[in-house]
Amino acid sequence: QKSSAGPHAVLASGSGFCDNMLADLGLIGTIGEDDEVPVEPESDSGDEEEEGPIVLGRRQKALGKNRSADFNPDFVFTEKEGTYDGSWALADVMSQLKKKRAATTIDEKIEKVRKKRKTEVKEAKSGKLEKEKETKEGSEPKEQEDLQGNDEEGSEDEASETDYSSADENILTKADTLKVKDRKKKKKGQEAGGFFEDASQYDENLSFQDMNLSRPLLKAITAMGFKQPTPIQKACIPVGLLGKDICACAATGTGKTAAFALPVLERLIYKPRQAPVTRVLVLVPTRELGIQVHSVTRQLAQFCNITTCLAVGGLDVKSQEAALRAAPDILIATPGRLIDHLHNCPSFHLSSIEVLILDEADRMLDEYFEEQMKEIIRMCSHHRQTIIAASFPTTRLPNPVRIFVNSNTDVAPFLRQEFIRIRPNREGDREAIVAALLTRTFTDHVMLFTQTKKQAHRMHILLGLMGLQVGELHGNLSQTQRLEALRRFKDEQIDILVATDVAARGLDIEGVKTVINFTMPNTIKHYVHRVGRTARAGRAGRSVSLVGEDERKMLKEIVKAAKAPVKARILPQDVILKFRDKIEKMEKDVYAVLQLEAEEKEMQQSEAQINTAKRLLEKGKEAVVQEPERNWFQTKEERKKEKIAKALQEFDLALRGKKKRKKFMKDAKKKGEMTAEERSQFEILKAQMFAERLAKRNRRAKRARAMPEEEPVRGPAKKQKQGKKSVFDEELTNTSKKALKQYRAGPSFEERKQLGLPHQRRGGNFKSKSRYKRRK
Ligand SMILES: Nc1ncnc2c1ncn2[C@@H]1O[C@H](COP(=O)(O)OP(=O)(O)OP(=O)(O)O)[C@@H](O)[C@H]1O
Repeated sequence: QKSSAGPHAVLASGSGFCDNMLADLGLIGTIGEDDEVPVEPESDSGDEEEEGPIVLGRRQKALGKNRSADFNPDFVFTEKEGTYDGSWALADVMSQLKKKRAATTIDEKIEKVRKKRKTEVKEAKSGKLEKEKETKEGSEPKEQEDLQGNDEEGSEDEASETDYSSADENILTKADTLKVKDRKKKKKGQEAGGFFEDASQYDENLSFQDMNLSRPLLKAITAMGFKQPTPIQKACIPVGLLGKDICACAATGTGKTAAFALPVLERLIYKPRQAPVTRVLVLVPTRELGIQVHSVTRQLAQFCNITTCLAVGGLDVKSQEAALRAAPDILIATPGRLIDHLHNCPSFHLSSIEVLILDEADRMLDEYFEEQMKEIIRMCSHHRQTIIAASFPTTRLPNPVRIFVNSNTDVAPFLRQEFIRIRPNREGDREAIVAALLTRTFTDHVMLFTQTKKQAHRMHILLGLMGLQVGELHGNLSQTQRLEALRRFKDEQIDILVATDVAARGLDIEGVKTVINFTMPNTIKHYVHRVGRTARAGRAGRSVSLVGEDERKMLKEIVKAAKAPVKARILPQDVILKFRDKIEKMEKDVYAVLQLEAEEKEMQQSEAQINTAKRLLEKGKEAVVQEPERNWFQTKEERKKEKIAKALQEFDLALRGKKKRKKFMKDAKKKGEMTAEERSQFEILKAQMFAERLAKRNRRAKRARAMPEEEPVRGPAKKQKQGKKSVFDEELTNTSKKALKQYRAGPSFEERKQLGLPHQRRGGNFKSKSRYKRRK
């Protein structure tokens, strides 16, 4: 794929100066380890979710002073001095969470195991010393010296065994090697573009002031530190103001949120509401993204009289209902929770929605949300503006104004992409490599992506035992735990956030310097989203992805699409071995932490059972308050069916996949515990299965639409629809043995006669009873 990078392969973002240094070392186009990677913001995992509301006061306090520079690098999108502070108004959101908490956190458990281990080693050491003392008493002075020497060595070993964070100098300082994957030299005159590169469809000189935005919005823009609109904003805001349907597509971190929010806010200011109704609906795929979009909208609306509400899963339903009854102007929601409210909150409906916005639209319109989106779109007013924002083009609107600022697979402009090759027989090295990267090179502001929740959890424990400050974010956690992990990462209380793809989309966490991929994600799209958590808002960032033999195809495509040189990082073999060894020694402690977790869970469960039983005994059945059952647009049966159908599809694919997969799954299950190799292979397998499912789905006709597929049928038409299937349908859908036989045989004698065909059939199967007759 040498030709792959094409003429763009030169938009290197400031790596040139390192090249000289590395050339001195005899390496090709390498970059130095100490390369500064500027800071940026963020927040989302192989899972998805939804959420609950917060109606916010009008007129939020202004942000701090204006910040300078064209594209203010210091901009943080949470207020520092306003009525709500940082973390996407996390405080507000977290107040809606149930107070239930795990008795101890995973970090406390990790610490407990670490301490226990330290004490054990200390005790063993003192026991050993005493023994040696006894031996020394009877020995010669020279021997004593020797023993002392040995003893020192011994304690060093023990120390490193106990304190996994310690590593000898050599291991910490020995540099990795970096090679440019794409050997194409940077062409003269083709400098790295700015944050605004590649945007061709807009007026370059357009400023926020030129856009006819109202004063309160301009004031908020200034307060937020935005000096100049980004390309997608320049292109999108004027069209949005015209009320047209838009399909906006731009690279990650380029300001899509404000691009769709500003024209909408302007519309609400310009055309005040006549009645208390909700006029704008923003749909997002994950809870955390909802919180973020809500926070940005609040900031943009801080000087005007517009109310917003957040209705995402995981947060308190009751307070959301109360907020919805107040008919906020803008509702930001995840599909599941929205449908829940639509079916269970009588006064709430979508018939007054004037603007429907789908953020991360490619995700919102994919199979996962298919049924839910259909249901929502069905309930929305037909006369509305629809805006879809995505990092990838999606064409599900009849006649949208298409605004594609970046092409399909564009990563953020200032992203440096690196890859680490995993040789076929070295799959088991992945954990060691990641541990080495995180201990030696990328020590803070790092997001580590894994394919499965299980692996994310394991990495948290492993890295935590090594003494690193780690958090995890995925769908197996409670909402409190998820938001807490995000808050800690944002507040720099933890250096590394291990996450699944739930954190891959849209989240804007300030300062993420590095994204590490434990394995390559499902598809290039997922890759672009994951690495898009860094290098945001015009800042630089780095991604390091581990690529095994089975993942090289995707790597080739990435290199082909890359506009800046892609580098191959090589870790010294002894470093990898050292970390592998370390991890092997830690296995029993990982197990101990998992045991503690399991025990605690069991305890909690039995406690809950005992409490229920107690209440029942004391006060009778009424004491156990049953939550009223909530309605859903599908019956329980339908929901179950849908889930089973999807699971079967997955199962089918897994089976159809190579035999070795089947065997692999079986073996892994049998053994209970997987080896490092198997764990890595399992991660890859998961991604492959997803990609296969996706390919299969893509072959099918697209069904989810941003517009209703058909107008609801009323009156007699409805009756007709419910009636018998047409003969034509029946023929196409009847797959019984008998029917197939008939189709193969072709038209009957009678049918031929009717159709005016020659009477003789080829192959001549003359059966007396025609299909036509039988049907009658
Ligand atoms: N005009 C601007 N000037 C300066 N900073 C901006 C501007 N517009 C947006 N930003 C900042 O850029 C960052 C990225 O914005 P945003 O989250 O909207 O990107 P996005 O395109 O939606 O990314 P993703 O595709 O990952 O969801 C945010 O921190 C935002 O505050």
